[in-house]
Amino acid sequence: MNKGLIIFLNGTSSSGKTSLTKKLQELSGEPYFHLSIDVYENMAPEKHLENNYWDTLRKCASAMHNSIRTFSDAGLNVIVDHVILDIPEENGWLEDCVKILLDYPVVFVRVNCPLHELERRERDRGDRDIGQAKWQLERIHGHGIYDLEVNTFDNTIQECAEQILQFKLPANYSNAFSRLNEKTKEMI
Ligand SMILES: Nc1ncnc2c1ncn2[C@@H]1O[C@H](COP(=O)(O)OP(=O)(O)OP(=O)(O)O)[C@@H](O)[C@H]1O
Repeated sequence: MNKGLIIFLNGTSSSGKTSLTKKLQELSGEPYFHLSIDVYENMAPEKHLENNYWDTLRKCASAMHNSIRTFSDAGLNVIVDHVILDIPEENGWLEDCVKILLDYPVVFVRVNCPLHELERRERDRGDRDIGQAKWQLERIHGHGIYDLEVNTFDNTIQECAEQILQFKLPANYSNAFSRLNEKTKEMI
């Protein structure tokens, strides 16, 4: 069975990942399953999150990373909606994804949006902590290795989704995750 394609979105809160996911699902002729860190986090009992937030979230993230592979192995395409930050609490998350999904067809997408627009969206939504997007933006794309970048301010969600759907992975899976894997090996 062919592995399902994995569109892996990484971006701050309010960058447009969920909107992009819905548009990708609408435009693509193929079904895509949505795996979001928010959904995995919300599977945990509130009490657990309140008492032991990072330990619980790390376990949720680990389960999510393994699920991505499970979906792909079942021949199901996946859109991953994630916020992987360069902070001690999330240490190893990106490496974990790279290790688990190294030989999988992953398109790693950097979802960009300028700070002023993130802050505007954050204010308009009213259901996000003010300042969260700025804090994340300063800690998110440091490694700089992606297959593709989209900008949800310069382009419409429709245009961003089309850019992703038009992207073709090299046949040998020589993708951002394989480059990240090489980088990790060099650092050992
Ligand atoms: N291109 C856009 N132009 C204007 N508003 C947008 C655009 N994309 C998203 N938004 C708005 O910004 C808000 C956040 O979008 P969305 O939920 O897609 O972001 P997200 O990255 O999934 O955020 P979170 O990680 O916090 O769930 C929503 O209110 C959405 O309508």
